[in-house]
Amino acid sequence: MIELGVNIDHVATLRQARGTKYPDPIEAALIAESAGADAITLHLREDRRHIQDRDVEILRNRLTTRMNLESAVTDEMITIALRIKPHDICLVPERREELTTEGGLDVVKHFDQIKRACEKLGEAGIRVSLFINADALQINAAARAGAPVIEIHTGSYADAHSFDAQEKHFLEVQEAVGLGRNLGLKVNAGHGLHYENVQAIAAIPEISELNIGHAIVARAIFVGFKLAVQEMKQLMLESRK
Ligand SMILES: CC(=O)[C@@H](O)[C@H](O)COP(=O)(O)O
Ligand SMILES: NCC(=O)COP(=O)(O)O
Repeated sequence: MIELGVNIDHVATLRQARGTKYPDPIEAALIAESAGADAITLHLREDRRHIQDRDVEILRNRLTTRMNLESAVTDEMITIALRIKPHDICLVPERREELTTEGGLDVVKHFDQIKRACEKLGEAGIRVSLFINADALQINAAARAGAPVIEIHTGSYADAHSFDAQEKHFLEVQEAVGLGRNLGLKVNAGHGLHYENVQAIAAIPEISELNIGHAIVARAIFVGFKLAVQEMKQLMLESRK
């Protein structure tokens, strides 16, 4: 069965916009779990623009599903992850000035650094995922680096402005998923997925998990967080029937 990791970053984005205590990403995570989320994803960015260290600390003890911590491949973040010990860590690229995570990790270029991080985190019992583009070179490098999981960046598919472009990016994702599975990896996907574009991706049978945040938080404004999560999960499950 396909799983849903609910990303709560943008609940924290709203809180940080005013420096208030609300809305609380912890509360959002607990509601998401009660609505059927299979994991909670959160990205502790180096610039702390949304999720804060305290959120990660508190959530680690309160989640009843899995914590999927997204982090850059830096000494600071690896140290935090080794202390927090999330179930899963998803290593992502980060640029301070970016609006959002604009591409996948370049595992080929930073191979030694990423392999070392995979070893360290793996030895601590944390399952490592690499957030990469739908690119055969990157997928092969991820497997060689020793990551048991990859997450295919679906941003190009989600942002496509024409049907043809979307179809092209869909086929790239589909091929990437097949390659990852043939290499024995668990394959997840995410970024930019929303209620209108999720089903084609969710229907790819070898995908284990989708991580979705921005669209769910946006939908929650109109229908509430619980229903927003339930609707997304329902669409995903329907696509596998
Ligand atoms: C890696 C990833 O895709 C998520 O972290 C998501 O992008 C969260 O939103 P921001 O990129 O705005 O931090
Ligand atoms: N790794 C992708 C993720 O966690 C959610 O991305 P988005 O749905 O907020 O674009």
